[in-house]
Amino acid sequence: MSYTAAENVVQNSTWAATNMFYMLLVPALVLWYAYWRMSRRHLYELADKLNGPPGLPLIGNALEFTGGSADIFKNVVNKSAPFDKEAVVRLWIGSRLLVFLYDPRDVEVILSSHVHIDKAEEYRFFKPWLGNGLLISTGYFIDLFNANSRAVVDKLKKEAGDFDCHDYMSECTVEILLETAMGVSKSTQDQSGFEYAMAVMKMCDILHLRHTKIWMRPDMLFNWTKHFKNQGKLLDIIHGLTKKVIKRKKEEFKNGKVPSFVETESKEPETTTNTTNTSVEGLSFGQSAGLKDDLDVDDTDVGQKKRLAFLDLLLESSQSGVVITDEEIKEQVDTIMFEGHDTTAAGSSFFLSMMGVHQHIQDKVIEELDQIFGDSDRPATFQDTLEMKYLERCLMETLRLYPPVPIIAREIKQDVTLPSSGKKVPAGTTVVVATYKLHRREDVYPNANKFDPDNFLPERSANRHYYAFVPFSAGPRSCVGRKYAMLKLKIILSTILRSFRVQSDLKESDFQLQADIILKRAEGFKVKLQPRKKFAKA
Ligand code: HEM
Repeated sequence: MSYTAAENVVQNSTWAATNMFYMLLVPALVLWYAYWRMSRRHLYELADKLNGPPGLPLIGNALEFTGGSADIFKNVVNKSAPFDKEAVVRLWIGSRLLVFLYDPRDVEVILSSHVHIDKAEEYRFFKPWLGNGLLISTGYFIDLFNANSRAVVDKLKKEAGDFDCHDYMSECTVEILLETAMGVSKSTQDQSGFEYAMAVMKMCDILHLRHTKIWMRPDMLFNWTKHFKNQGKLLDIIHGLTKKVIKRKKEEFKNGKVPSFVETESKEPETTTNTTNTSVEGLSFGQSAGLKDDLDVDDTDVGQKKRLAFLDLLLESSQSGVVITDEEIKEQVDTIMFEGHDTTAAGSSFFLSMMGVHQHIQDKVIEELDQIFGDSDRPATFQDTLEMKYLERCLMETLRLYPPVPIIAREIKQDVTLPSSGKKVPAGTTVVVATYKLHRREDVYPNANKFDPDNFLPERSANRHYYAFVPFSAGPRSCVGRKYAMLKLKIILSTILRSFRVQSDLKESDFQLQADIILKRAEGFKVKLQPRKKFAKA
């Protein structure tokens, strides 16, 4: 056989093999697809019984998530409107089934459950950042809240016109966390707090992109984008700070400097029983509204006792035999630094925005603060915070209309029957508790889009379904920082309003909302500050 003939035989057999490969591949793929569809038959059957906007083959409703963050938010809220009566909306993102719930009865089934406690698959994008961190416990530190609130007031004095108050709130909450949760004293902090806060904000943009853009979801594709490189740089800043904090604390431990119990209140404890107008409910996260929650037990010392900073507690545990690795400590620290700062920064910025827009409501808050503090410039005590009843109602109303965490997602492993309709949500679904929509239900809050702090008068709260107001989630995986957050917010916001009056050129209807994990104003939290008379004299 000639050389060319031999080559031809080789070529022919390669061609035949390739052909055979494709002839087998196609039926194999068809079979695999049929099997995959069959194995998901139950999911499709139940999903078909739920209502939702129509989608396209293969990509489902993924096109609803195109455009910028503010467009996506508006689009999702508008597109869900036709289903508001049932308050159950089905969406497909590719092959992933998402079911949004916003009937309090259905929300209760999910959030109160000890079974559906797994966070949704979408949370995996947090993994390179937070690992598997989950907060265990934390203390309350009134003196540090006061000192940091005064520091932010000093910084705010230089703002003459319109400015974005969120930057200040972010920096302040990071610094408070460094001191209270990590036990890093002010004198040893440097500029990294602000840098950290900004990096977190940009990191949330990337996570939001991955949640909403279907092609960004697989790591294989994401790792080729510029966002992956950017994520690496941001994580260097974020982890740089947490690693530095842990290293410094460990050295202190080695040198015998800790455990450093943080002095939280120099005065003798004032228990709730020796006050005239507070009760045990006063210790709930919504004390003046009479809201009770599962953190209410055994906590009569809130804000009073000497506590170990969270990180000191972890390090001390690791030294006294509790098995916790360095990596786990880092993950816990990263988690609390994120969960503890961005949420309160958004909550306080929305509150200041509300004060700017609703001047007559701000008048009442200021009147209450003047009654509590008179002309005095003294720091706020825990007892003062219990008397800030109207301010607290405004804060709750802010968290109702603008919940910093606008959705909560759970991966459900078993079918769930919805009490509202008797319909079933199939196992394998990502159930999304749509807090933003739940909090704006007309049947629960009359005139639901109106900012009305009286929604949290005790008599109104008493008759409301407990799961109709869940800014901190509820049940076994709810926010462990809620009391810390409420106390911190009351002290920061009261300190600011004792010094300034807030104004706003924009109305609430002008706000462009976006939900990059945390709810924000896309145009920035623009407000103006006017020094109050008392402050101008000082
Ligand atoms: C206004 C302020 C805050 C709001 C609105 C808020 C809201 C929430 C919500 C809704 C969740 C549940 C999230 C989910 O299941 O996906 C949560 C969880 C959590 N929060 Fe907060 N939070 C706030 C402040 C804080 C603070 C100050 C800390 C810590 C100091 C904190 C620590 C945590 C932690 C560690 C979790 C995770 C719990 C778990 O995974 O089981 N939060 N928060």
